[in-house]
Amino acid sequence: DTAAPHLANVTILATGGTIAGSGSTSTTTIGYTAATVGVNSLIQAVPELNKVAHVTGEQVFQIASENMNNEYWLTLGKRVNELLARPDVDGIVITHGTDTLEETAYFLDLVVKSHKPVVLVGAMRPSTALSADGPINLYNAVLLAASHEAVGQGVLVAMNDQIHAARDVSKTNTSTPDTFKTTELGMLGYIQGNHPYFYHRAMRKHTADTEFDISKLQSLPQVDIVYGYANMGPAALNAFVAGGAKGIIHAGVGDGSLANKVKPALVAARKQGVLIVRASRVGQGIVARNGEANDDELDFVAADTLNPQKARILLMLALTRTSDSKEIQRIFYTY
Ligand SMILES: NC(=O)CC[C@H](N)C(=O)O
Repeated sequence: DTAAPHLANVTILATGGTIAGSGSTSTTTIGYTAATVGVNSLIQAVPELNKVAHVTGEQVFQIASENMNNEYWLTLGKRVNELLARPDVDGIVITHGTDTLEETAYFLDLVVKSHKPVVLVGAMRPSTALSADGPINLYNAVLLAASHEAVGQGVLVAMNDQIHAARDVSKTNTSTPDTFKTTELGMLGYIQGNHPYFYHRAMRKHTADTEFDISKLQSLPQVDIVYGYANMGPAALNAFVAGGAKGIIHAGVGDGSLANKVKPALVAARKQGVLIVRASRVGQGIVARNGEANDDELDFVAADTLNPQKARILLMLALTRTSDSKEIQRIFYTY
């Protein structure tokens, strides 16, 4: 470790993904194996990290992020909180597969109890590829996690020289390196010339202001997503309810409309105690309370601008605190 003593202490928590992936040739950018390279190799591949922080690595797990689940989230969230409570940890970087990176980022945004920077980073090209994006993304992420500019900004995603807020970013392309976008609400800033630049700030509550506490949780309530489409029927919804769902995210068409063939099953599920959140499959825009459906009458909740996969996370955490739909609606307008 050749870093100067005044540098920030950043812990890199590695979880797998393409950033830790390897392919058979330098032009292999699909059909490679994710989650093969360990955290120490990731760090050694970027000696420039030592110029911006004292870096420590920890392999929390090693998975392709399509296998992310609630248990991994609880493990990761608890570890982040433990580390950030220590005076000798100034910031955390989490290397992660890109498929569910936005979900893990939002989960942590809701459960991390600290102002210290937490930055998620991944790559779209495996470590063995020509112009692999992992090393520069990791460098930028560590730079950001070590910066005073990132303090109090909530959980951040650093990809492709851009800084995004966990709540609003999503993966928008299956394969290109510029896949992470905050399409309409806007990213927070850039990383350029070894410096983070912020232009916006996340407005909803997050991190140190959170009301959620996972420190004693071993599991999260089951919440599933039903996808809206023409000719939709109640079969998937009914199967999730029969399978034990405590909440359902209805990823409806448009601004959260409910099809005549599905609505009675949603009403029946609600009567059984299942929480129903109306979200949208569209990807941008508001699903408003009492807009396309009378939520007051149906006792449903509107997802506001959260996409279905993030609405699922907020509903799981909300259900750890209350089963009152009005209180859950307040939560959906707060985070
Ligand atoms: N670019 C990626 O990281 C995708 C690899 C893998 N599917 C994952 O999400 O972990």
